[in-house]
Amino acid sequence: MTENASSIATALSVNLNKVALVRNTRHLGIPSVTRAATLCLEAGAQGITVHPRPDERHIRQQDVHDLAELLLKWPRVEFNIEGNPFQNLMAFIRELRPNQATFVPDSEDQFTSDHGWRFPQDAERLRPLIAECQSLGVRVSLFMDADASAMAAAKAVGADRVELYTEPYAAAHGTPEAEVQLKRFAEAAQAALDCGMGVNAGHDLNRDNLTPFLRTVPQVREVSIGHALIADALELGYTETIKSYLRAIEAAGA
Ligand SMILES: CC(=O)[C@@H](O)[C@H](O)COP(=O)(O)O
Ligand SMILES: NCC(=O)COP(=O)(O)O
Repeated sequence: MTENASSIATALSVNLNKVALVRNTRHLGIPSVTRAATLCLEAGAQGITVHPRPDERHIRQQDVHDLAELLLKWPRVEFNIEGNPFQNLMAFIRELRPNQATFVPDSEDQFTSDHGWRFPQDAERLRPLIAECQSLGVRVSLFMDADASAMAAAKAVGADRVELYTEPYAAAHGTPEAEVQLKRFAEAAQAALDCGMGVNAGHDLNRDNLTPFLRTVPQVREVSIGHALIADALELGYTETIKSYLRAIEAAGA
């Protein structure tokens, strides 16, 4: 892993949702999710992320099991399973015990993830499921909007980390608003760190917006990137794409 400006290693976790999305449009089994994972890991990615939504629009139950089996051969690689713990996520966690569970408050028919957890509304129902994951040896990351004032509540329910929902920053990248967003994300990350939690980040990150984000937002331990990275891989191939994202992470530490 490469150190960013905050002298902490930032892991690249590749979200394979969109490989599965293309695969699902024919009954041919290609593009292969496990082959994509293998090529990304061989190129240096440090993690694999999937978001097995209840409607199986992309990642299916079998994909999650196939990846769990594949990653037995990659003991240093982290497996991050995302989802709503009040829908289908906990069954995967109980059976497969991935390195990390990322709790995301999506409804079943949601187009894509677009917001984080709300406190205090969500606190009491989250607390026991966070504790259960941790009792199984699974780290818990809560998908959160970049709101510094919400970080103490995330810590209070037991979260190990927060994943900052980065779409608002990504949408502002390249505009005068970007600096405002970066300040907001840096403050939210620092608030999480001050509470003793780790900081992850994801959603709409790409090769262009990743370096300025990591230069400004302190101690990001993991970026999970899927949509833009897989789009890049359609043009460049998995190997060159992963290397370009690792270079973007390294440039933040320059
Ligand atoms: C939680 C998040 O922001 C993404 O990881 C999510 O997995 C995107 O889901 P789709 O790939 O279904 O848009
Ligand atoms: N948690 C974010 C993720 O896994 C991938 O999000 P995106 O890069 O597909 O937007």
